[in-house]
Amino acid sequence: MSELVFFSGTMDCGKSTLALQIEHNRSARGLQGMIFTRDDRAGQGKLSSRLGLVTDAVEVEDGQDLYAYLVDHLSQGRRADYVIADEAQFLAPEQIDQLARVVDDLGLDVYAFGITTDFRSKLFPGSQRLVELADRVEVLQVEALCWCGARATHNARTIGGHMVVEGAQVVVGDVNQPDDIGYEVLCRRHHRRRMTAATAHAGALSPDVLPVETA
Ligand SMILES: Nc1ncnc2c1ncn2[C@@H]1O[C@H](COP(=O)(O)OP(=O)(O)O)[C@@H](O)[C@H]1O
Ligand SMILES: Cc1cn([C@H]2C[C@H](O)[C@@H](COP(=O)(O)O)O2)c(=O)[nH]c1=O
Repeated sequence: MSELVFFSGTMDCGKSTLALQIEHNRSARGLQGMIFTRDDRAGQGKLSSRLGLVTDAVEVEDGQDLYAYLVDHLSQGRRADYVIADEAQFLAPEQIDQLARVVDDLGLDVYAFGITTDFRSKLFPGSQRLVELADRVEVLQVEALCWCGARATHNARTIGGHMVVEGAQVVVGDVNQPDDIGYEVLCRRHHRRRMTAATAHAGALSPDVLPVETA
């Protein structure tokens, strides 16, 4: 029975690496995947992992019908034995519905990879639809860690190391960008307190104000 599986986790927890491993293992057995992505950091039409692996992919456009794309592909006599969709948080809810239809009507497994929530800890619309429709939601096993050592569960957007809570939902970027706009994964406690590695470190270095000693 084919499935729609949503592999989710924070940024930098190995989602794209797993997508590439699934692709590698299936292609090693002669299967052919249809790989979709959108706004990968490596550029248009790429699926890349921080481990250095990259593969070509179909860049999903606004309003593109993914079910129709696959039907068209198959009706030209070309193969697709399964589907991978990376950066699935950037897909529109309708495109997630189309992927579910690929599973149900074309009988293909669809493996979607993405972050669930944005820098304000709000669901991306595409991820929300995946949670609603997926046969399974799998949380990645390799957990990313907050600077405090706890499991990171939230994505913070940072500017110069400081967490920000205003801005567009979609800003393509990376972790470990201390001088620029970037991202940092945090545990919920430190996301709520807006404490990044940089600001926690600055706090530790600043002189205590209390208790006040009187002469
Ligand atoms: N130099 C490295 N050595 C070993 N593992 C690394 C290295 N750099 C990155 N990684 C691994 O790659 C993961 C990020 O993989 P990636 O697939 O790019 O993440 P995601 O798609 O979830 O953002 C890190 O959590 C870490 O486990
Ligand atoms: C939290 C958050 C992230 N993004 C962007 C930043 C990256 O380009 C991707 C996530 O990629 P990864 O492979 O999972 O590291 O999403 C965003 O646009 N908005 C956000 O709030």
